[in-house]
Amino acid sequence: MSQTPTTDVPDDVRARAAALAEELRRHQFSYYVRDSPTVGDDEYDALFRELQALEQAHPVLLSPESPTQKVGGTFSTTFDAVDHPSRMLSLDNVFSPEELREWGARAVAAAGEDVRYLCELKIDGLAVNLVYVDGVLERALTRGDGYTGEDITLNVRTIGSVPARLRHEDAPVPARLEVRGEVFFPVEAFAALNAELTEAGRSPFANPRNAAAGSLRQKDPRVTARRPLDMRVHGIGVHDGLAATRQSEGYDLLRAWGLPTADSYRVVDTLAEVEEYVAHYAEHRHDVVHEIDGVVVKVDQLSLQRRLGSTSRAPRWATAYKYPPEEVRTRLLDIQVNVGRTGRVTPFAVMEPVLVAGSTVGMATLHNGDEVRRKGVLIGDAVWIRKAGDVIPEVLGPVVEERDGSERKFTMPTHCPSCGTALAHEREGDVDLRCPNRRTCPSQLRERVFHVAGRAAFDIEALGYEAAAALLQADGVLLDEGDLFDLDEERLLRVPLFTNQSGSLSANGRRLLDNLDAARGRPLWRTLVALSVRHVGPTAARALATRYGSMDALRAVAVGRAREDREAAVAELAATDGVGRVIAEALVDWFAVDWQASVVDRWQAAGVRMADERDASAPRTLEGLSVVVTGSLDGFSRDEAREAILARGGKAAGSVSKKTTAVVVGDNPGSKAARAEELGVPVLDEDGFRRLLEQGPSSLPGAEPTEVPDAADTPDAVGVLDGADAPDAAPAADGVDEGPPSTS
Ligand SMILES: NC(=O)c1ccc[n+]([C@@H]2O[C@H](COP(=O)([O-])OP(=O)(O)OC[C@H]3O[C@@H](n4cnc5c(N)ncnc54)[C@H](O)[C@@H]3O)[C@@H](O)[C@H]2O)c1
Ligand SMILES: [Zn+2]
Repeated sequence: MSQTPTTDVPDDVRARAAALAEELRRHQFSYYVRDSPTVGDDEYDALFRELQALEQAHPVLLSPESPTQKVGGTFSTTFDAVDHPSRMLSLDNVFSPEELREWGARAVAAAGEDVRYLCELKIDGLAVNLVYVDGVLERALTRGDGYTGEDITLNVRTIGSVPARLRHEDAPVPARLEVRGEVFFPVEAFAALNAELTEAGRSPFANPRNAAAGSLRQKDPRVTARRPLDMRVHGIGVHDGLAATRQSEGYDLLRAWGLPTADSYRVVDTLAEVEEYVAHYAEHRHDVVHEIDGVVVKVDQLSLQRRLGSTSRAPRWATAYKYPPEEVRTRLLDIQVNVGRTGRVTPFAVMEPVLVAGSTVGMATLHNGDEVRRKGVLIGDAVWIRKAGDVIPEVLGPVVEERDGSERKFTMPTHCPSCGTALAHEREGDVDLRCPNRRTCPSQLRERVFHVAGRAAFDIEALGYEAAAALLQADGVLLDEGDLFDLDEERLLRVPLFTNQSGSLSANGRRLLDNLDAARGRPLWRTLVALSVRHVGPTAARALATRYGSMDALRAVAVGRAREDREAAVAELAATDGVGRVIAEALVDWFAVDWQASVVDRWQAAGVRMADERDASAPRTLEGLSVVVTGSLDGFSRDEAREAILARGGKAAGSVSKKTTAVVVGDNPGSKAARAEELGVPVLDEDGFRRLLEQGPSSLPGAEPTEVPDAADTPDAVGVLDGADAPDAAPAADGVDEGPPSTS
């Protein structure tokens, strides 16, 4: 039999297509039925697109049974299978502005008139169909294969935001109404649920979507009732009579009937505005109560939707702009431990490097031995990791089903891997193990020296991790951080890292000496941060510097006063705004150790400034007020702007809230300017800032005497400026050392 050219598909291509289809079906089963995917969405999407490409190149491969042609779900036998009154579809995806524009061009061409775009958040949850008869919730179904879903009515009835009965006061309710939406698991509650599951020896959910699906598809609705599920509706199926010509009008009706609609949608006229919406939520992805995995763009006019129609899998009048997934799967190659700058011993995961949320991740902290046990991970496991935005990557847990017996358990070491000292808990009941050899443990020393140079401390650029190690290794150059400001050319010449081949000081060596010079004049709070007192990070250090003004004044309390009456000294320090008892005790304890206190003396002797110049003449125009500075100003550095606010009795806050007095916006402001506008907080330019400093709140636009915010409500507001102090904002909080070894 002769073949026509179109059916002439090479065997290997045919085999690949069949294998892809098979694999996609397997993943769909894990994902939709077991609520426990075994690959990340990026891998799934890549396989899907590969199959689509093969089918496009060889149309003869296309069959209605292909996963590319069907709504990708099915139903289990746990629930009754019930047909949907009308089909539930999936969505096609775009991954870039170019693909979005291609989709838009097709829609416009087919529509033949101006398209208005409805942009909404793509909720990463579980699609559910609600059927109301005479305004009463009759049935709730999962999407299933789009024709038939699982009857989860009893489970959905436990969701507080889903009305059992529709309101008809504001708009007449159709006798029959099918409403589509997304059930989700609030992000805030997700970590707690996973902790509970791993505690019980079960695999955690890879993401809130799976948590929502797993919680909703429970045989026993009482389990569902205990989970904090919520819903947003975003579509209408069959209905008899709807007074709407636009999808967005439909949402107004749904809201009037008491159904939970989203308020984050926008209707816009151009694709450029769609792109803005996409970009905005890419940045604010984590400011929403639920996970989003993209933006859904719909043609708003219902008449155009009908004209555009659907394929067997998805409507042509809508598309999903997908964001990169934040959970990926990788392999846990090893668990190692790091000894941090305060002696804390931290296990960390060494993983096969993977790309997640825009960066390659190969290491992640596991915090402590208990945490490793709680997560239930074994060395050699396939693991889910998650990196949400700028947040530090986290190991979620193992894929238990994939173990083959070769995995090994991790045990915490009993002795310091760096100096051999027996590890101990500092206090009974502590979870953390520490190396008590603070003074000479090489690992602690290296981390401390590196920390002294950190951006939140002295900010010594030429002193990276490698340099810290080299200085400590060279004979008699640097015994500990107390010698740092005694470094001179003669000493540096003994460190190979800082010399040229000719034996003279390298450019880097000179840079280090210059940096050290500049560091001698830094404000007091930076010196305090540099000391590596436990829990004392930028926030507490700024508060202490503001209150005491000099190291001598602080020591008079933490040492002098403490010698007579420790409790009184602790109480006094703890009364500092932003400093609590824990920090106060840490300070007193720290100064009580002679070699630690001598670090201060040695720095002072080497010319490090130990007091802030106070401008006593500045009028206290900002007493009790909170000001946020964002973006860069011409006449003030970040520190100067902060000092100017503090000197007038105000607070330089890091985030905008309703209690913020004003937001000063310079060049390249971040999201804070927008946030201020949302909250109606006055926004000032640099001139406005100068007026505020001089005249206080009476200079604000349209100012009535401003309400003085309650200081107790803004404990973190002291002196954290926009972006300048990343360590302050990082989840590893003040003075906490942990995680994989630092790198320069
Ligand atoms: N990791 C895996 O093994 C695996 C397996 C199967 C599917 N998946 C993931 O699921 C995707 C395919 O699933 P899908 O077919 O459900 O498509 P989809 O999740 O990409 O999009 C369709 C769904 O989006 C939902 N949705 C959320 N917000 C919406 C809104 N505002 N308006 C309209 N719809 C909204 C709807 O419920 C709809 O069913 C894949 O791209 C992949 O990311 C992963
Ligand atoms: Zn040690």
